[in-house]
Amino acid sequence: MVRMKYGFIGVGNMGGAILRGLLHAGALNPEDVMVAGRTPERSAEQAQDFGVRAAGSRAALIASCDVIFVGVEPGTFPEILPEIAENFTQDKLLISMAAGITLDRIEETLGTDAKLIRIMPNTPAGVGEIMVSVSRNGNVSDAEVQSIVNLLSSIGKAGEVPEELIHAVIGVSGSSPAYTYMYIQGLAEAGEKAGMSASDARMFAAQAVLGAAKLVLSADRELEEMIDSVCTPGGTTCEAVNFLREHGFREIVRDGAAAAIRKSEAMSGGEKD
Ligand SMILES: NC(=O)C1=CN([C@@H]2O[C@H](COP(=O)(O)OP(=O)(O)OC[C@H]3O[C@@H](n4cnc5c(N)ncnc54)[C@H](OP(=O)(O)O)[C@@H]3O)[C@@H](O)[C@H]2O)C=CC1
Ligand SMILES: O=C(O)[C@@H]1CCC=N1
Repeated sequence: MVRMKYGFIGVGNMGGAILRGLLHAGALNPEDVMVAGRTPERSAEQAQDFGVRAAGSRAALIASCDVIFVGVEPGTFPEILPEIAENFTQDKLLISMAAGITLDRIEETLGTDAKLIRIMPNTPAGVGEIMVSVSRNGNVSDAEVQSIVNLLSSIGKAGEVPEELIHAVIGVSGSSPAYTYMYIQGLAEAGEKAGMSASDARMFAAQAVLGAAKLVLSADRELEEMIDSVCTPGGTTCEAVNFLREHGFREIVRDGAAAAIRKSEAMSGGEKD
């Protein structure tokens, strides 16, 4: 069987996390992976950082690879699409992770016969804990989409969703590591104020978030019931929970995520802004 070649254009915070995760998981062989940066010098640096091959140019990467991940900024992607189109053929698969760039928009340049997938990943990809959605256009077969879901499942959880749900995915998992860090910041600050070292406060807070998330994933229980399970009658937790409820903690998180969702819709040319 011929081994697939994988190309990465844009290995910054997101594309780099996916590449690092896939290499670390052994899901990709470094010899089968090429990167192309903004300049040949940047390609060489990035290739050295990841221990993969450098492409001479983005055009050379497209010509050599079967599956091409694009992880450049949403503002840059339309600028490089014409260059991608020059060497893109119907047997290749392009995977975009850009917020706000629709499959229709990519088809306008690559053609309606191009095989296209949009993913909405998150940066825990780098430590094997991605949550990523996968959406395809009409040219990608069930087997092809499944092979990408399987590949990404090697670094966490992946599932296919219709493209219109990408906005929701951004609010819930694509952007949410940032708001989770804010929550950890708050916990760590409380710990420091009560006498913990900064490093201990950070570790205790982060491990508590990790453990709680694992329990949510492993137990099919209502979240309200899980909240109650920590609130010992007459104990400490209900003081915090009552305070957070009175101050609209849950609603503020929901409305923050909704702001990301609205921005994603607006970037995609949706009606809401
Ligand atoms: N960050 C996140 O959590 C998430 C991001 N995304 C999406 O991922 C994409 C990248 O975002 P993010 O990683 O945050 O951004 P970064 O700025 O961290 O990374 C962008 C990368 O693209 C490279 N790049 C820019 N222009 C070119 C070019 N012309 N040719 C080749 N490489 C180029 C940059 O290279 P250089 O280092 O030389 O500047 C950099 O490595 C965006 O489309 C975003 O919507 C999706 C989900 C989550
Ligand atoms: O901020 C952004 O637009 C990207 C998409 C989701 C997370 N980061």
